[in-house]
Amino acid sequence: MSLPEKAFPVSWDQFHRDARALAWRLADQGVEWKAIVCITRGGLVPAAIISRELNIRMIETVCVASYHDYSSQGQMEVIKAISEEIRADGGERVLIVDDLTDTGKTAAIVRAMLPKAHFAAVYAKPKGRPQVDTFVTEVSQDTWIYFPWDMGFTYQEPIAKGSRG
Ligand SMILES: O=P(O)(O)OC[C@H]1O[C@H](OP(=O)(O)OP(=O)(O)O)[C@H](O)[C@@H]1O
Ligand code: HPA
Ligand SMILES: [Mg+2]
Repeated sequence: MSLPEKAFPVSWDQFHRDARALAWRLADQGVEWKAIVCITRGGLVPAAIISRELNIRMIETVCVASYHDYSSQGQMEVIKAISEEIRADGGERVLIVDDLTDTGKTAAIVRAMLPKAHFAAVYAKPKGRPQVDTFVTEVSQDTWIYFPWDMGFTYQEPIAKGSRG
């Protein structure tokens, strides 16, 4: 397993600010979104923030499990699909929300379920960018984003001692 070269750790504060910035960008589009489809599990957190900011009360999930380490993504399994009600018109005025898009594979699978929906992610890497309609921050492909819900406080080696990131 090869580790990505750079680390991009995100605090709760920063994630909240970035998810709010995403909500502003979506608000500026002047669409009256009728539902959010959030991609579990990472999409649950920005979906909560966006639903609050844009007053979107209808929240659906699509549950996708992918099995990947830092360098590769394995098989993907759809554990729970999107309801017929939301899929009915191809996802017109539906917002798909995820925390990030990396290779774009997760986004491509969900977009295929809702071809007319708008795809929003807080962060995007270059390979996944073509799958995303609106995002806030792009990080390089060789960067790993560390989300606050995956983190705890630990000692950090000084950079000069050889830790990278
Ligand atoms: O663009 P991709 O290469 O498909 O990667 C992006 C996906 O990977 C992560 O989810 P993950 O599958 O790790 O599951 P989780 O959200 O349950 O943590 C992230 O939350 C995105 O959904
Ligand atoms: O950079 C990442 N960070 C966390 N989860 C991920 N899943 C795919 N890429 C990433
Ligand atoms: Mg995910």
